[in-house]
Amino acid sequence: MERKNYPVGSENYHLVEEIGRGSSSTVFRAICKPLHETVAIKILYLDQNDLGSIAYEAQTMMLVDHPNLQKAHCSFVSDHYLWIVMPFMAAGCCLRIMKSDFPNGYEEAVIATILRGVLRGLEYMHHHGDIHRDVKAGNILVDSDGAIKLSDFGVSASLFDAGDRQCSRNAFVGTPCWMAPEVIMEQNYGYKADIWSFGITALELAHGHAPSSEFLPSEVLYRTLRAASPGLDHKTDKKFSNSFMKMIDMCLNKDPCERPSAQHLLKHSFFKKARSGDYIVRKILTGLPTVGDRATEIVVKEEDLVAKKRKISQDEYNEGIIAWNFEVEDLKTWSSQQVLDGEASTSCKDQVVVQQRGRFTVVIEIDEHNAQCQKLGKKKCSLNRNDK
Ligand SMILES: Nc1ncnc2c1ncn2[C@@H]1O[C@H](COP(=O)(O)OP(=O)(O)OP(=O)(O)O)[C@@H](O)[C@H]1O
Repeated sequence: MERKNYPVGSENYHLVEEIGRGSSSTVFRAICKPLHETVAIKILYLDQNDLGSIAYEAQTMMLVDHPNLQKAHCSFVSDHYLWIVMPFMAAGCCLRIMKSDFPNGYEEAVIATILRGVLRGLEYMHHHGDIHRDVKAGNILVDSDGAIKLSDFGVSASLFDAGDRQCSRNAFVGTPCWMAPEVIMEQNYGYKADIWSFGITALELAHGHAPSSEFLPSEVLYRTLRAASPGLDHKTDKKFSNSFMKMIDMCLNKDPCERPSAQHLLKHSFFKKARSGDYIVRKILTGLPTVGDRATEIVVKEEDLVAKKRKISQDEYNEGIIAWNFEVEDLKTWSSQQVLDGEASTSCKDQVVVQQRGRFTVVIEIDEHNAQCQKLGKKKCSLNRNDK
C-alpha cells in the first residue's frame, strides 16, 4: 500500500477543536489541509518538558507498526512546541468513555475485547524490547470502528538501551495507582511491570476506577508495597467470571518473575470472551457524544473541580494534611505528619526509596520505634533534589 506523506509545518494543519489534555500536552482534532484528512495532533510545550523523553515518544510513535499501537504520521517543532500528528481515534480514550457513560465499569465481554487489543500491542512492544510503563484506561484509544490502540509512549523505555535511558529504566515513572511494586522500589524492572499495570487496568475497566484511587498518591505507593494485591471480590464482583478473576490474580503477583508474559497471557481462557470491533461499537460507542463535546464537558468539569480542590487543599493544609504535589517543603511537612491507617509493619527492613522522574529522590522510612510502640508504621519522608 502506498504510504501517504504527511507534511511538516503547522501551516499545513487547521486545528478544529481540543479533544484532550494530558499532564504535559493538549490534543486537537485537526485537518491536514493538503490531504483533506482528519488527524489528531498532540502539542507539547518544549520548555516544560524533558526533551529526551519527548523526542523518544515522537520517535517511538513513528516507528511502531502494529494495529493495536497508536502510530504517529510525522512530528515537527513549531515555535517551541512539538507537534505530533497521529491518526484521529474518533471515540477517544477508554477512560473518558467510561467516565461519561459507564461510571461503574464495562461488562466482561467488552473488557476482554479491550484488554486483548492492549495485550497484543504489549506483546509487540515487549518482543521489540520496549516497556510501555504507563498502561491505563486513559492511554487506551478507541476508533469509530471499535479498533483498540495503546497510546502515549511518553514514558516508555527500551530494554536494550544503555547509558542514560538504561538509567531511566530503573526510575520511578508511570502513574501511582498502576505502578508495579518493583517500579516503586526502583529495582531493575523489566516488561513484567507492564503486566502489573495491565492487571490494574483490568480492575479499572471492571469497576470504573483503579484500586486505591481514593487515596493520596503517596499512600497508594505505600499500599502497593505493603498491602495484599488488589483483585476482584468474590462477594461484590459476582457478575464477573472466575477466569477473569484468575487472570487478574496472575498479573498482580508481587513477584514479577511469577507474572505471565503478554504472549503467555493471550492464551488465557478469559480472552476467549473477546469479540470483534463491531461489538465495541454496538455496546459502548452507539449514542456517545463526540470526543470534542466530551472534551468540552470535561474541561468545564475539571475547571470546576480545580477551583473546588484549591479551596479544599487550602483547608486541608490548614489542618496539616496536604496532597502529594512534589513541592519540597509541602511534602516534607506532610510526610513528617503522615501515619497510614491500619498499617502495622514492624520489620527492620522498612525503608523504601522512591525516585520521581529523576528530579527528586524521596526516601520513605518507617520509624521502627514508633512502629513497635504504636503498632503503626509511622512514615517519615525526606526529599532530595537530584539536579543540584
Ligand atoms: N489520536 C487521538 N485521537 C483521539 N483522541 C486522542 C488521541 N490522542 C490522545 N487523545 C485524547 O487526548 C488525551 C490526552 O492524550 P495523551 O494521554 O497522549 O496526553 P499526555 O499528555 O501524554 O497525558 P498523560 O501524560 O497525562 O498520560 C487522551 O486521554 C485522549 O482522550
